[in-house]
Amino acid sequence: MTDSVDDAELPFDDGASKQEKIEALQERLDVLEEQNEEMRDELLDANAENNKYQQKLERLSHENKKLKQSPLFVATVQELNDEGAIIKQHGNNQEALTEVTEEMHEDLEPGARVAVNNSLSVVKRLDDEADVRAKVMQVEQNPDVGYEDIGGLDEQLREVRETVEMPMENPELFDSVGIKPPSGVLLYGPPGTGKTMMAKAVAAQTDATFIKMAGSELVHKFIGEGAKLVRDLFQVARDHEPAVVFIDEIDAIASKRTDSKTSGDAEVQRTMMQLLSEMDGFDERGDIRIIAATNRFDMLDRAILRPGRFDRLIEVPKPDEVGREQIFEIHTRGMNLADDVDLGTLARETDELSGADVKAICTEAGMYAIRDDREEITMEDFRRAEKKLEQSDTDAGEVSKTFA
Ligand SMILES: Nc1ncnc2c1ncn2[C@@H]1O[C@H](COP(=O)(O)OP(=O)(O)OP(=O)(O)O)[C@@H](O)[C@H]1O
Repeated sequence: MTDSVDDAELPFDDGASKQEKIEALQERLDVLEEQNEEMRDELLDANAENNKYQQKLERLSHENKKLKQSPLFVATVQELNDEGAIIKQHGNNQEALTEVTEEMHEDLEPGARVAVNNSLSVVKRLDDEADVRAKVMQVEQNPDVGYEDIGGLDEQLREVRETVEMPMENPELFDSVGIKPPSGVLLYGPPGTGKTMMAKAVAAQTDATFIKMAGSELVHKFIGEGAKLVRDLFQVARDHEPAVVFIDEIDAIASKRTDSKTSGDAEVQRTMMQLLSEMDGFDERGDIRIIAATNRFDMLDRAILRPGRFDRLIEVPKPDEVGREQIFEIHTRGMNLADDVDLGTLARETDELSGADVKAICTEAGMYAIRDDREEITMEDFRRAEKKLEQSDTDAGEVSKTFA
């Protein structure tokens, strides 16, 4: 810190005239005012920076808290009495008497589904079963995706068609040759490369219902119900034959066994066992095909890769330059492009990007044109969109590094 005003040395000698003293003091005042101004600017900048970090911190603390929250278990209320509620946990069928608050008591009735914490206190009432099914299962009668909407995956598409489409459309081919088509097909590769799209396209091509379930939702959101939801999934598929069942993020229910014996792990195991038994009891020539997808092939429990289960593995990599150009063409089909737009150049410049990234660039480029009140999208719009995507990837990387 600088000295206080009282301690500051006077900017003139004792013998100076009054006029000289006034001038010297005025000069000092000007300098101090200028310094004051500069410091105020710096303070404002620092405040703004501080605000930014504060917001980032709050967001991350919130996410952190969410991640740390222990999972809740699902139970059904059997009976309500003056002492509280008798609940039966899903999964292990254990019954317990637990206290409930007065407000909660009013909200409950026998048969209600509730979420309980580790000490079996009722935390909240849950939606009915039918709603849960609707949330974890996405059922689409006619997915609006065709093979022509998928770029750069010709070889993978050929394999998917051979293993999923052919047995559905021409089962007699397999009969006459005397081989069984693969039961399940596993697509593996980085996120956003078109795995879901391929499953939807093959369902659309075969006029099958597309039924999607995400492995992570099964085990993280609805603990105690995983195995039952898998049973439900196959029942829904039977009710909608022909059907393509798509299990996304299968690693969440079929990862290598861990040594820990927590109830969460046991629950995941039960869910996986249910899936395996559904697949084993399956008539391969039935009108239900199963496609699973994962970004974490290395994590998978080999049990699911045994013959008769997911025995056809198809790698879905990030697109190469030719693939990227095709994907740019697909996603710019309906766009009003200016003459200077060169998709080949864009494909060359976007090494390492996934199909989903390419789509994001096209959409963002369109947004730049809209913001500038133009109807045509220019090469410059695409370049800005590319930069923006790169920037958001860097920011995301930095945040995760800082708070790792
Ligand atoms: N090969 C591709 N051709 C055309 N569009 C693609 C391709 N890959 C991805 N996309 C675009 O990205 C979006 C997301 O792709 P999709 O959901 O199929 O990826 P995914 O591999 O299933 O990803 P995730 O592993 O994250 O579930 C698609 O809806 C599509 O618009």
